[in-house]
Amino acid sequence: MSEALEITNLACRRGGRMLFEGVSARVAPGGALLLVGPNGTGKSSLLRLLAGLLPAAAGSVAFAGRRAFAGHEVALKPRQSLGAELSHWARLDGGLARLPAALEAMNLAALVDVPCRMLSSGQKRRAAIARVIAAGAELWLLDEPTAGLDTASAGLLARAMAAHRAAGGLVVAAVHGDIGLDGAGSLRLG
Ligand SMILES: Nc1ncnc2c1ncn2[C@@H]1O[C@H](COP(=O)(O)OP(=O)(O)OP(=O)(O)O)[C@@H](O)[C@H]1O
Repeated sequence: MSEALEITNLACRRGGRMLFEGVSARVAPGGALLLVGPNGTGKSSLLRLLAGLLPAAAGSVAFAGRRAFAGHEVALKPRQSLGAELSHWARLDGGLARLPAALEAMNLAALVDVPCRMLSSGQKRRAAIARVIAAGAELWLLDEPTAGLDTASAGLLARAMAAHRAAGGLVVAAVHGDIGLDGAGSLRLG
């Protein structure tokens, strides 16, 4: 069972500008939080802060479990096959045993021998989600995870997030529309 995520009075400064201040939220185990707001208001920055990739200007983030982050950029070496790349990341993340199920969940099993440079943008996005699934972290931090996904793939993501939450996992996602996270809270920036 996971612990809750507690965000308290968080502030973020980037490029000398205060993006947001006084942001507080709580996400219980099995819960989800949508970060919404216009472009440039700091949704991606807040995700990076929750992932520990950016320092907070003020406030705190408390979460006892592990975190997995999928940002806009998908780190896949162009010449490597998809299977080799995802195995590399899964090994680093301690999730090699979970990788076959993660590939199935995002319908990637048939693409494992394809060099990453030949993957479409939607296939790369699915690969980034498969990496998150395989990592086995309690908290998923997803930046516009349906960007570039077709309807069927968005459905696979929704199913994966539902299964993760049913097992006590948490999801925080920056979004510009519905991504199929039933009962999620929302935090508006800007
Ligand atoms: N590395 C950086 N250095 C300085 N400023 C940055 C950096 N990255 C982003 N910013 C600025 O921080 C602000 C918030 O960006 P961020 O990507 O967090 O917004 P967002 O709400 O996710 O936007 P979008 O909806 O367009 O994805 C923007 O003004 C952006 O230019």
